[in-house]
Amino acid sequence: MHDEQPIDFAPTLEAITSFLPLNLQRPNLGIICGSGLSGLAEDFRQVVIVPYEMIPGFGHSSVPGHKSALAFGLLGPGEGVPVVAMLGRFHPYEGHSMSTVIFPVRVMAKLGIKDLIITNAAGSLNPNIPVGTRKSFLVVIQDHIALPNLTGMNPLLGPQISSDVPRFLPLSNAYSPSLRRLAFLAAHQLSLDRSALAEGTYAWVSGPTYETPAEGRLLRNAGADVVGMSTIPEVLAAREAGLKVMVLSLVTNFVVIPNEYRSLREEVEAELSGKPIEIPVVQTVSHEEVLLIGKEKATVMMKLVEKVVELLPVG
Ligand SMILES: O=P(O)(O)O[C@@H]1C[C@H](O)[C@@H](CO)O1
Ligand SMILES: Nc1nc2[nH]cnc2c(=O)[nH]1
Repeated sequence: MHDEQPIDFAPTLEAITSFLPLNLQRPNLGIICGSGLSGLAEDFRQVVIVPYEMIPGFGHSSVPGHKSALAFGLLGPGEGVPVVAMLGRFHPYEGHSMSTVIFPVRVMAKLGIKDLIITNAAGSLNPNIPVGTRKSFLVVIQDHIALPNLTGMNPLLGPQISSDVPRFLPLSNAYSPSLRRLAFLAAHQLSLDRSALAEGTYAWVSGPTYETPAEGRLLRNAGADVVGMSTIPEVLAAREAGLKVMVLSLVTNFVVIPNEYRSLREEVEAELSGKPIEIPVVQTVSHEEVLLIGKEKATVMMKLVEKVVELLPVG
């Protein structure tokens, strides 16, 4: 599961830079586009697309809604800030090893990024954080609960990639307060409704199954606001490399968390007594729904990210 050899980044960095003009070779900022969110790179200027298949060490993103390429370009006013975006990520549930999942973040760090904005599609566990079709749909992540990390599947298990990185990475301040502040400032400057942007805790699960109601309750009771199948490996790799991280979740669906199960015994007994009970329709989530909401709301996410870039301190 984890590479034992020291990682040789040189072939990857050489392959990538061979596609790029000089002014795009040292991006300041990385963006990871979650499910249905690759449109975040649409406003890049001087854009150069480098397909993952041309990059040694990169996998292929097999999930619908994830393209498989890096986009380089300039974003923001004036000359613009050089940025690199992952149009599609790798998830462990696709069969990628953890080292493949986090490799692109390590590469972006080697390319010189200082800040990383990670986006994802997530399910809401919190009744106060409604789905994207209503007012509030974006969540600035302030903390996480990573069940895989707590159960022996931490993405950083294995030999240290170099003696420069911490063996024991602290995560008490993993989500940059300065970047999170910028998200709220950006929302204000864009005149977004106050309820459009919430703050919350992301629960990472491996997927590919969505949660059972009992799992939803467990995560909610543990203090999570949203749940998803990505992001945390990238956060760990970014923090290991000393990057500042901001995570934005687009809430695409509710995780169904009934407090009570309907009693099938009562239903059967009512039926037998000739007074059938009305059976409620059980909601289910699908990736198509996730992509649909992503499509509808990607523009707002894009505008917010662009405004944050505009507000980033220079240098
Ligand atoms: O890559 P992200 O986290 O945006 O994608 C979410 C989680 C699963 O990959 C998928 C489930 O619908 O969407
Ligand atoms: N685990 C999980 N991931 C998601 N990604 C988008 N929605 C969901 C969800 O409800 N659960």
